[in-house]
Amino acid sequence: MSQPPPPRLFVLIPCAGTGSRAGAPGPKQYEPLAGRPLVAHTLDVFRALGPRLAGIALVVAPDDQRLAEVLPGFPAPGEWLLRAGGATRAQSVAQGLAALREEAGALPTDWVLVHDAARCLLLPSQVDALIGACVHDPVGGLLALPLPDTLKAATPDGRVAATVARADKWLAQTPQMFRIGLLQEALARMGDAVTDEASAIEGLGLAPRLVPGTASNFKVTFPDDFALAAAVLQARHAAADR
Ligand SMILES: Nc1ccn([C@@H]2O[C@H](COP(=O)(O)OP(=O)(O)OP(=O)(O)O)[C@@H](O)[C@H]2O)c(=O)n1
Ligand SMILES: C[C@](O)(CO)[C@H](O)COP(=O)(O)O
Repeated sequence: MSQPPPPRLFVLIPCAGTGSRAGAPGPKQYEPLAGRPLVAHTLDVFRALGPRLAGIALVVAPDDQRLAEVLPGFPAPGEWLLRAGGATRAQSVAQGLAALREEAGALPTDWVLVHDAARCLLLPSQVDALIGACVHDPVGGLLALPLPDTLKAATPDGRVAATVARADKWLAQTPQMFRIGLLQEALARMGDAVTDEASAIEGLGLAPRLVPGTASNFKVTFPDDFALAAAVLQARHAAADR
């Protein structure tokens, strides 16, 4: 009797946002950063992991023209451009997963690492840590950062209502790694109410594993974040050249 194939690892990068908080002339993922489009840095991280990954997919808006301009080499073999983006991140991921199954032949038992295009400072070693921690986990998990600062709850008029205990609080990052079939089921059930994959999985009554990340894996969200991200990339390149 033939064995089923071992689960594979796919990467799905939602890249269909408008970047409304970033104040850039166009979608933030295509803005230049340290000489290259932001999303090119994100893609580099996963390309560096080589054949450990079964494939890398970028989810863009159906009418996206910019990706082809800024990333002319994409998709290379083992990569997919999925024109499946939706009105929310959750829709882009759900529709991207359906397209990944259809176009790349991904199976429900395969793993997917969902990673924001806008988190361009992720390191391959952090992806390795996430995979190592989750590949034998019954649920899956995510990179996250234990809260480093004192946490305040606010009143509607902008005053402190309370100081909140922070020992059990983490900031969710990406990648977030789950079995494709489980994540599809979770997103179908939770719809647009969720802002990350882990929340959808939690909606099934499951508890994703928290894998410690670093503050450098921040999401480029606000105007100042471009300069900060560029400085980190330049410092890394300078250290690599030494
Ligand atoms: N409809 C959407 C919304 C977001 N994203 C992607 O999800 C990631 C994280 O989302 P966020 O930082 O919120 O990006 P935007 O939605 O583009 O930003 P904003 O909320 O400021 O408009 C980004 O890589 C973004 O491109 C997506 O694929 N589809
Ligand atoms: C998925 C995420 O990066 C986890 O922190 C984040 O929730 C996505 O950004 P958004 O602003 O919530 O869309």
